[in-house]
Amino acid sequence: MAFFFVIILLTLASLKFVYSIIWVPWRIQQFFRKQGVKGPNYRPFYGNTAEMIRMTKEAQSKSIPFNHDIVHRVSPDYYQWSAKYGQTFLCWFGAKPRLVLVDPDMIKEVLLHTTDTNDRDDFNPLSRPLFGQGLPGLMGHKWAAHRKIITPAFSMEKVKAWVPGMVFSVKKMLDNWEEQIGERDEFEVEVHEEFHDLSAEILSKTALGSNFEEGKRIFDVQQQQEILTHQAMHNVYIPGFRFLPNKMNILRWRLEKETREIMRRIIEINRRTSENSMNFLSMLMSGKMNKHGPGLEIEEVIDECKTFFYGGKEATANALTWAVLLLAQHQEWQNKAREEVLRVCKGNELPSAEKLPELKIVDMIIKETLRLYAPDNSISRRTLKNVKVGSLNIPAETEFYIPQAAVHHDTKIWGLDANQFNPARFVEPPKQMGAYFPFGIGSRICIGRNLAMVEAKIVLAMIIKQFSFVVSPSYVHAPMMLVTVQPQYGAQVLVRRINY
Ligand code: HEM
Repeated sequence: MAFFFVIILLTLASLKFVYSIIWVPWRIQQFFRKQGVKGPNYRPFYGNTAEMIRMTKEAQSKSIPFNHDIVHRVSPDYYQWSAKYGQTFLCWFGAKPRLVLVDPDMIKEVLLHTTDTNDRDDFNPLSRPLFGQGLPGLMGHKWAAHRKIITPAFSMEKVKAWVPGMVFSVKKMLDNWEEQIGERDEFEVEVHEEFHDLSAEILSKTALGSNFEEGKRIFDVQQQQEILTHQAMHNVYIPGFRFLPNKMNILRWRLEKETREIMRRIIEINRRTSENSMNFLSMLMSGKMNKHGPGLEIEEVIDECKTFFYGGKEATANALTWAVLLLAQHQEWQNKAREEVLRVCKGNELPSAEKLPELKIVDMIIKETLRLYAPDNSISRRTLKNVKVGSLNIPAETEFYIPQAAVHHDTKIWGLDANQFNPARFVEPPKQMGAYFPFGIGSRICIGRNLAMVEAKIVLAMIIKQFSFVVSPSYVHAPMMLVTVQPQYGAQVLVRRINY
């Protein structure tokens, strides 16, 4: 009798497996094909992940000439499949259908309906330690409640109050460059690493009101978590896998425990020392800006801080890295920007919150950098119900995958010079909403965008005023997607002091 029962159970489990791993994906594939959407064939269980990993490895195996035609390197799967199947196509991440969209109108439609017909896709549980359960990983009511509480902390008014602290940190970095250059004419700076340290210091100050040393260990730990997260994001997650005590998971648990302990200590110090402070942590803890109910629990504050540490540092530091490389390559724009900075900040004057709106050329340079090298590279959503986007019917539980790099480099949108660095295209704001979105669009738009733009302007303005720079002969162009778009072999520039 028991044997018979086991046989029935096994048969039912096999049928369920065949149904969800073979029948449902096959039906969905047919459904899209009938609507004219093609793509690589679904392969049971892993979908097309093996091909994606192979293409990424291949792309990253060789450097490229220093131009900005980078889609084939940072989004190799999009590059190869769109050439074969058309710009809108369907591929498979495990048994999950992934509809790739690059049409600006469709993108706008999807992103403006976030939280209504679609939402962010669930993170692979193995990547949660990096993003925590902060805003990017939250959904529904919980996300809305957190977003409401946190949004005022990033208002332009609050960010402006952090400007003197930012200026102080940049000055410290530049004094160090001065010291290193000594009597020499020029010296080589690896700006990628410099800007990661600088952004980390700025975030430590603005977020925690603490000095860099206190927060430094968190950034070191997050750097290790970034590599583990990248591996996790490119592989299909097997349910329950995160509980297996294998080498990687043990490392994940240890790093997670360490981050939370450091954060708890920092929160405790902050609570004792800066009760009335304007720093981000104090604002979250006191619930000062929260008129909508109780503030966040301590574990929730830790999760949000982890997100800000990682998201805030990573994207801004990478954007600054590409901006400096682009200006090192394009001396005419470096000179134009310098003329502007000298006009706005005369003599020894340092940038202030009031002066920032006058830095229009610097602003255009940052926007063009974020077009060519959008740090996030892609935005994902998951349909919550059956929806229609453009002329396509899309079933619930489909992933929308929006490759920013592909849209930002599309010659149909930006013209034949789409791969050229030309900040002048941002004299006027872009007219087409779904064509330019380095910070996203709609309700999930980047909460830290004011901070990022202000920080980037201050850093660039201060560097340009004090130093001129060219690309170092040791620089190798190899933009790579590792959670964000970054230079695979660092970003070396030769820096010269300007004597006025
Ligand atoms: C140049 C710098 C930055 C870029 C390009 C950038 C880009 C983005 C993008 C594309 C999104 C996703 C939007 C979506 O899914 O639709 C996002 C979300 C987010 N960003 Fe940023 N970001 C930057 C800097 C920052 C900074 C400085 C912080 C905080 C200190 C931050 C915190 C966040 C958070 C918390 C979210 C999630 C928002 C939510 O889901 O409600 N980012 N960012």
